[in-house]
Amino acid sequence: MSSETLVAGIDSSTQSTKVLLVRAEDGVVVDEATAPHPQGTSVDPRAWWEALQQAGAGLLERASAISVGGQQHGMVALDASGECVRDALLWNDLRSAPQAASVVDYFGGAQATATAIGSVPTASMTVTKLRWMLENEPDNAARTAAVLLPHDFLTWMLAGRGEFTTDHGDASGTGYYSPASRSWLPEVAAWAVGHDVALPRIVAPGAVAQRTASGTILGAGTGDNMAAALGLSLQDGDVVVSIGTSGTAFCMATQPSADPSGMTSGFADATGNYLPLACTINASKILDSTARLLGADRETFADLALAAAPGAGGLTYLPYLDGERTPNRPTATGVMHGLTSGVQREDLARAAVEGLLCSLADAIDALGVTPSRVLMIGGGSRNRAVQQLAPAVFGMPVVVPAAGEYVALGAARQAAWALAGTQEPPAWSAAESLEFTADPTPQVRDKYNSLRDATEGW
Ligand SMILES: Nc1ncnc2c1ncn2[C@@H]1O[C@H](COP(=O)(O)OP(=O)(O)O)[C@@H](O)[C@H]1O
Ligand SMILES: O=C(CO)[C@@H](O)[C@H](O)COP(=O)(O)O
Repeated sequence: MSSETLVAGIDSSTQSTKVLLVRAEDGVVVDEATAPHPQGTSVDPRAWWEALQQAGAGLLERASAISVGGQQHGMVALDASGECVRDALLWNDLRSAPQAASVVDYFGGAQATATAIGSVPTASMTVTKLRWMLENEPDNAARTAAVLLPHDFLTWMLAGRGEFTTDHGDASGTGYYSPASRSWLPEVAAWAVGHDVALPRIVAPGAVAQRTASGTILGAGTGDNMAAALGLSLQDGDVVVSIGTSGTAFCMATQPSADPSGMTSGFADATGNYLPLACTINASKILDSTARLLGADRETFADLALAAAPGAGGLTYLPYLDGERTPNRPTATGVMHGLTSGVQREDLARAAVEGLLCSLADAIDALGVTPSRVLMIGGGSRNRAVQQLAPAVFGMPVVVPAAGEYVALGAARQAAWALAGTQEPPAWSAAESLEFTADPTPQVRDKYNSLRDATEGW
């Protein structure tokens, strides 16, 4: 492979499309672009294709191979002619919470569900959305001939509406895939949507999925968290915390998991291993919305949070703003406790950062592993207050890799892998990183945990 060989990695996430053009040999980024997505939890998939064309213009043509990492779980329902039956319902659309309970009944309880599909579904998973459509929009369900995930849809479009393909990682977030047997459960998809539907062919890790009209190789693509794991060259003992639209904590595992509590999802990864993951619905929006209330820009908000003492003047913020998934409280709203006349705006900023970090500490704990390293990525990890307070709340040092698009980088690494045709992904050097340490503040988590437990069932 010559040093000029370039590959492209795409992150089609909730808020935007990011495209990286990367040297296949060593993973050095040579060019990048981004384009925004529409807001909301129900989105026309063609908007993602338009954003990809906009961000990819001038980049994708220079790539010898392309892979797409995408937001997980979104329901892309196509009719027999390949047109979208309705807008895609995204991972953070919680209208299908009642149908999540029906899925557990279908399998005969939480343990049986986790054993069958690796997870006890919340409203995020695709299967619950299909069932919601059957119960609420039967005509759309009847017209649905194929169901794709967001990244499958984009791979299919890049292939000139070619074959439907996916990978094990993203398939494992549908609720009609078995991580233990590494295969679809088509009867579950049929139960959910009311009839048999076409599901994409699952491409082996690192294999070529399809080609574009001009012959460019398309890798299988994967879910955004699986792509981030590839982009970070995740090692045994690493726990990744991502603060984007979603908050996630995940680690690598060699065996599938099946957590009957529903706190973690037993996903597959993009390399043939597994990726147990806990995901929160409310992450960077906790910072953005509090900064907006304070009339502060991001830098000022970080200064305010860092100027307050641990414990935020007695203010504890449970940040389940728009419903929550970990823990499963789909109708929850945020709760502020300990408000006195002495609370300052600095305390409010601090409480928001501590609340975000406590919810992520719960996600780390749910994995049930003792991390040897915590790596923090995603847009929210660029906030100085988050960087400095995370080791205090997590009670351990936190490594922040140099600012970068690790989902898109992981997708690029998968593309380079498909291009090379090797057994293993190419070995790219790890990014430069900064380590943050701080005195632990367990009292902050204690107060948060009390508020979380006291508000269960609200
Ligand atoms: N310096 C920063 N400080 C705080 N938040 C930031 C900063 N830069 C970006 N963000 C936040 O990151 C979020 C986007 O993160 P990203 O990981 O790209 O999300 P997604 O992949 O879900 O689209 C935005 O909501 C924005 O608020
Ligand atoms: O639902 C999950 C993971 O199970 C989310 O992590 C989505 O995959 C969306 O990711 P971002 O857009 O926040 O990166």
